[in-house]
Amino acid sequence: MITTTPDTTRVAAITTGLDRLRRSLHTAEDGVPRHLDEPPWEPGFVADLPRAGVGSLRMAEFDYTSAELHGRAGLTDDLAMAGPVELLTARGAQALRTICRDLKPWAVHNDYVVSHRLRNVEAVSPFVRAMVRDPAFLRNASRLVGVPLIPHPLRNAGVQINYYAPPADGAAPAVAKWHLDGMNYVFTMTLSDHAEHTGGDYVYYRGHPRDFDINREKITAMGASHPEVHAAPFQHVGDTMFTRGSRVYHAVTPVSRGDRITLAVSLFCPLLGTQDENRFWHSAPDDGLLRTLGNWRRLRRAVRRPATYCRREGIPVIPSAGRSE
Ligand SMILES: O=C(O)CCC(=O)C(=O)O
Ligand SMILES: [Fe+2]
Repeated sequence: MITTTPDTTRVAAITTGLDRLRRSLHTAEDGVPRHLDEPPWEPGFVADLPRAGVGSLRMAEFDYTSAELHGRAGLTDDLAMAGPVELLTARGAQALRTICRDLKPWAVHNDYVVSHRLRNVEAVSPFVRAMVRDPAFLRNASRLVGVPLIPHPLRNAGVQINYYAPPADGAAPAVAKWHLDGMNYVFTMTLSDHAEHTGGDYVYYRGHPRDFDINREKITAMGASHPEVHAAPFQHVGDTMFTRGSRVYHAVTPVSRGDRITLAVSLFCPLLGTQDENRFWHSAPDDGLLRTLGNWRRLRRAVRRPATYCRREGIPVIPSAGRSE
């Protein structure tokens, strides 16, 4: 029997199958003004990565076997989660928070995965575009994971702002439903102090997605009281968690007080491009069929010719990655 909990951490899981096709039959709007007033990016906003002491979980702790891991000979790629860590200085994180707050009026409501969010942030924020191309920012992200990482060719899903607030009267609360991302390398930067909101926890299932799928009903019903569901330790503005989003089921619980904003930055490993787990039908419900077709072509091209992609996009030479431990 499934026991439900009286707490407020219950979140549904995303739908699949034909529902994705139905949700894809729209044209996404593109209404953000191109030149909002924002402070310029400064290279000095990149924080120093700690040499040691960053919490981490390996894929084996999520019951993955070595045969299932990403990577290739000479390039181990088995980090499941890490953090919290600061990728930006306090000044950098405050500047980013202001920018993301100012962009809120252009966020779109969609109950597919994340209820309220703005996609393709690189297209509307020169600050964010410069941040994800900053050589030191990319070097730190790469060192944390242990593989070289660059901006993701799927621009719509690459950098997104997620907004969580208590529901307006009668509306469903803003959440992230239980899901796997299309992206392998996701850095979730919180732009709110935890004390500013109640609820809004990033929760994840510490186990294999196969087991999540078998026990989906029980896990979604129990929420945070399920023994394998844990909350990521976000506390302060700027705290960042790495998650192998495509392999770790996660969700965000409803906010009942205050508000929470996160910036989700997904990166791409040009050496392991063929292992990218994005699927056409994962992003079509958010972006519409037409836009997804174009995005998809660009992703396939970048997988085939990563050096050409970097040159064309002005992405700095791939930083070398030695894992920091
Ligand atoms: O906002 C968060 O904390 C996580 C959102 C998320 O899972 C996503 O953007 O895919
Ligand atoms: Fe996600």
